[in-house]
Amino acid sequence: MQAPNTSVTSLATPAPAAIEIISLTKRYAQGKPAVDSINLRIASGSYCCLLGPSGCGKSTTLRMIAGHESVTSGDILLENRNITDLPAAERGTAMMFQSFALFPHLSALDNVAFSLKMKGVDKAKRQAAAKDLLERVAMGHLAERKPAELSGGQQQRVALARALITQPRVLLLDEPLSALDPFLRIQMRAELRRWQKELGLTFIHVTHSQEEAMALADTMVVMNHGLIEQVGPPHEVYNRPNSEFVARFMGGHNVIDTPAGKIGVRTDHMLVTPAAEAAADGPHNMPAVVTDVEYQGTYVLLGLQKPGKAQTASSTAEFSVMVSEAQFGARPYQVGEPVQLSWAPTAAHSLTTLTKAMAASPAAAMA
Ligand SMILES: Nc1ncnc2c1ncn2[C@@H]1O[C@H](COP(=O)(O)OP(=O)(O)OP(=O)(O)O)[C@@H](O)[C@H]1O
Repeated sequence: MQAPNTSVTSLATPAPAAIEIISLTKRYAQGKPAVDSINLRIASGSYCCLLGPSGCGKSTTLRMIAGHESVTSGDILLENRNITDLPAAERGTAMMFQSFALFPHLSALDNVAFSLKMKGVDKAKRQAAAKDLLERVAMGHLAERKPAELSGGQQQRVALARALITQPRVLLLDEPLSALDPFLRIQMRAELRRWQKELGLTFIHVTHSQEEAMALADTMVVMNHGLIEQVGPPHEVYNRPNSEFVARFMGGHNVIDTPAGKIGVRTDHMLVTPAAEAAADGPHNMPAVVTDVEYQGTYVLLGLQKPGKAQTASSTAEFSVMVSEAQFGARPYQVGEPVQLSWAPTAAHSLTTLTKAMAASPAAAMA
């Protein structure tokens, strides 16, 4: 079964939404809400990543979709059915947690069958269903093993089978890879992505890792301070961050103050020229001084500062430029060297500061 590779919906041709969030707010206490009147449509059969710094409200949003957290105001629809006030077990969602949260004393089979046991399904039926799911995730031959006798990857597959046994329409994943070592994390994220396509389900995955979200998502939702800053496919969010926050959070961009406002330019789209060969001052260039030179293998990362700014051991570079190893080999730069930074007008895009009114507009939620 192949999943439709639908990404973010457009205003002109709205795809059926697996999840639609309307003016959703969560207020734990007086003061600023943890989630502040957000709107979002997540296309059916897509892989959606909720991304943002610690405390931005992404886990609260996921828990409200799961029914593990009450809603202060607003609505959550699953395939046009209002699930806002339904108990977790009746929503059509299932949750996969950090480090998989398998019961250590139960076999893989009994872990997968557990929620059917809680529902009172008889033993033969629930074991047959669990066995069938374990076969689907290529774990049928290890059904009798306990979690401690399985590798991290095998545990992930058991956790996936356990989440799928209730036949959810939407699988919710809360930092599912963060407890794994970096090597396994990369393997497992590729596996998650394959399972999502194969099963044709909608996955909503919370992460604080830009790299993980870019690798997995059809649609990225970048959150900050309880608001949605940007929604879109990874290449769009990375190449056209619409706010200073997104540009800085995604990384790989310089934020430059110009008389016309702040602009973002990718670090690999900026040019560096020795000051002696610099063009006349213009709207698309500026003087700078090299403050760091870092060899990174295929490229060299130059750190730069505006001229005249004092440097200390703890100050960080204001701008970065990626220079290919070959270019740097042909013309190396030294710390302290005056240069000119420049960019093509087409490489620059203007950045805004998100206001609550902008974030609340449905257009923002549709990307
Ligand atoms: N049960 C709670 N009671 C009170 N405040 C809470 C509760 N859960 C979360 N918060 C607050 O709500 C805000 C959003 O928290 P949330 O856990 O959704 O953020 P997050 O983006 O998932 O962060 P992290 O990546 O650190 O898990 C934070 O300021 C947090 O302190």
